[in-house]
Amino acid sequence: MSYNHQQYLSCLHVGQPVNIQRSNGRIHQAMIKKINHTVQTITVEWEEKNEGKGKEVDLDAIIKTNPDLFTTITNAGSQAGAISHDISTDHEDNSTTIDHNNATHPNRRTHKKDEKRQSHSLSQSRTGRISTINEVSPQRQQNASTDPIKSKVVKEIERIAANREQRRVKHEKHRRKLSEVDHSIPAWEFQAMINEYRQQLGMKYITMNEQQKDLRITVCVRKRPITKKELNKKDIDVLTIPNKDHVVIHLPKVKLDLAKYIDNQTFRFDYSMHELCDNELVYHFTAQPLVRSLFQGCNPLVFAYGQTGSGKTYTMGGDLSQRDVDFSKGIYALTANDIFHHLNNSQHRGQYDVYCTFFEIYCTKVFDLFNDKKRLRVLEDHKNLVQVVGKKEERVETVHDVMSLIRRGMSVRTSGTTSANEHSSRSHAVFQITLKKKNTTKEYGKISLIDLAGSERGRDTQTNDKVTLMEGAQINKSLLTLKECIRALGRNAEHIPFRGSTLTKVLRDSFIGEKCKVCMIAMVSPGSSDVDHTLNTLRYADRVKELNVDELKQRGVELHQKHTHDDLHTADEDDYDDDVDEDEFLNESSTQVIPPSHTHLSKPHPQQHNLSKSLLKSQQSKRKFEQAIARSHELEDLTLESHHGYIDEFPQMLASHQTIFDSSTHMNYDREKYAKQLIHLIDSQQQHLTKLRTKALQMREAVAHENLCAKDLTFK
Ligand SMILES: Nc1ncnc2c1ncn2[C@@H]1O[C@H](COP(=O)(O)OP(=O)(O)OP(=O)(O)O)[C@@H](O)[C@H]1O
Repeated sequence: MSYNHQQYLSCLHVGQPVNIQRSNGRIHQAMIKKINHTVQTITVEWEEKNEGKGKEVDLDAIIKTNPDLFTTITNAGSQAGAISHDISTDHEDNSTTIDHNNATHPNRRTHKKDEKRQSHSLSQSRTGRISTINEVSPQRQQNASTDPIKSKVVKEIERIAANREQRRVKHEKHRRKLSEVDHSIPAWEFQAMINEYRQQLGMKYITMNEQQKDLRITVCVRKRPITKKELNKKDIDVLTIPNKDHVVIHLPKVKLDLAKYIDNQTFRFDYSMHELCDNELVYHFTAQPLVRSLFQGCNPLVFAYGQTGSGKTYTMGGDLSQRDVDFSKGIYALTANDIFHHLNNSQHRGQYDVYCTFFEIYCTKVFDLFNDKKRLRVLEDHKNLVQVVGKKEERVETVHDVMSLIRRGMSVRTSGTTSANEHSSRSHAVFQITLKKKNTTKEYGKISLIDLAGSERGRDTQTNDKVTLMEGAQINKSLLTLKECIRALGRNAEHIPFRGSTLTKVLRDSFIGEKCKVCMIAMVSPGSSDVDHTLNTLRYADRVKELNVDELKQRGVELHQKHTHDDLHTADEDDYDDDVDEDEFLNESSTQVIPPSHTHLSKPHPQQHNLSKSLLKSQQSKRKFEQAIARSHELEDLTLESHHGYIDEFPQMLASHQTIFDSSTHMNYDREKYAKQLIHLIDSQQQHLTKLRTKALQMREAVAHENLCAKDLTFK
């Protein structure tokens, strides 16, 4: 049996104001948007803080908060028995008792049911779990979600509520996981110390509600989740992102008396993203503010920096780990999406054409990813404008076009290699989206999105492979020059050292001009086996941006806090070395972190000893080798450029020869003039060839010297 809902529903109509009760008990007015007869719910909408809100409310609750609307039915009293029965059988909780004394009043019948629901809501809200719209029974919610004519607002609110709940569950699970200690892992004591440290912190993660900052140089750090592989290796998570702009790295250390401790080093950046942040959130605070400057005719630059496997490609390109690779959530696609969104605004509509280019820089060479890795030349013209000559520009009209291009470029990038990371970690990938005023060839603005080579490659001086050493030296050089260019930009320096590497040469336009904006996303891996690289990344990120006085003051406070915070910290107070010179990448790790796997040793770690003589000698020969390859690459570039110039001019020269020769075919041709012209042409050709020859000779010598230096390397 059921009481006659329809009778009650017939007392209501769309547009009618009704009272509704919120989960916090507040009663306010709302407007009926829809009456759902099948599920006996009412969809209501109201305005709150200038925002349209809505929810679906059970008929019972409406009856309860609006008794005056139903007086005609309740006065009749004829349905009372039926209603009472309905409540007793419908109720999920068998222990609920029905107050038969109140059976004649439907509002009283529903009262207990509602009261129970409310108390449930309140108990949930105490743990921060409930959203105000979850006040309709799950069954009814399900029916409502299949209702085709349901209000968009309600659907949207339901979607947001579902996402919020999902996030809550995820965070809760994550928080619990963080506090667990697995005693089977060798570093469990460190893990316990880190957990204890975390528990003392009031975590307050970044959300979309945070204000976007309008900065010239933005530095954001993103922590990726610890992987199964790292967990299998018994790695522990040594990174904590306590809030929107701090990062704490926990360095596991052992004192001379073998007591274990963690050295917590705190860094502050413009943004810090914890491991559960998705690419959209990262995009929102990094590239998105820069897209606006593109429409002001600027050349913004966004780059992902970090060691191999820290998540650079995941952030820039999207999740490539699935079979159906999803490029739509990478910064490349999200940026394109926003650009097309801006182009649809009345302000910009029909004004620009959009083009994409995609190339990679390996050592000093540039290869076109839209043209089967054809080698490209980087030239600087008489106006000091740097051009990547011959790069293929693809015109795009939709985000879908952009994603197809990303797919194409990415597959060319990794073709012929055994794994995606094997190749991507050694080259910088540069994806550019250019705006040109409609039907012109002149660039209006260009955003460069860069997935850099693995930063640890620049530090790999232990290898005994000549090619790896050469790659490392070039990566090292380009990353250091990049940092210096950004710092110079931050200082408004007159001289920007962009000629120091091919990477910075091709990005020259992004460092010139007052409106230039740069954003660095520093990726960090949380595993303890990567702690050295992670610390280096944090230090690099820290130095990219020169701090102004206010920030320095703030930093002073930060550092002070850090040292008072960690009183265990006695051995290495000074190892936060602020004055690292250009050699920082070439040296062995400057940290004195002892990996957990070494913590059982009673001897100090070898890194704590001074470099032995032989090690110093080996460092010197490595330095010589690196200088030699830099020189040989420079000469190679000059020779190739000159050779290319000669080939370019060849048809013209051939035509001149033909013209001179043709003049001799006339019966009375001027023999003296002929000879003079021919000699002049040969002279100019010879001059060109002599220059080219000199360059080729220098290049040959430089390559020979490089090989000699390679032989001198004394490997461990
Ligand atoms: N935020 C993240 N959430 C989930 N998985 C991630 C995240 N970041 C990275 N990963 C996963 O970690 C692995 C390594 O990431 P990725 O390939 O992006 O690293 P990388 O820094 O680009 O390395 P390389 O320098 O070799 O190109 C991938 O399997 C990727 O799916």
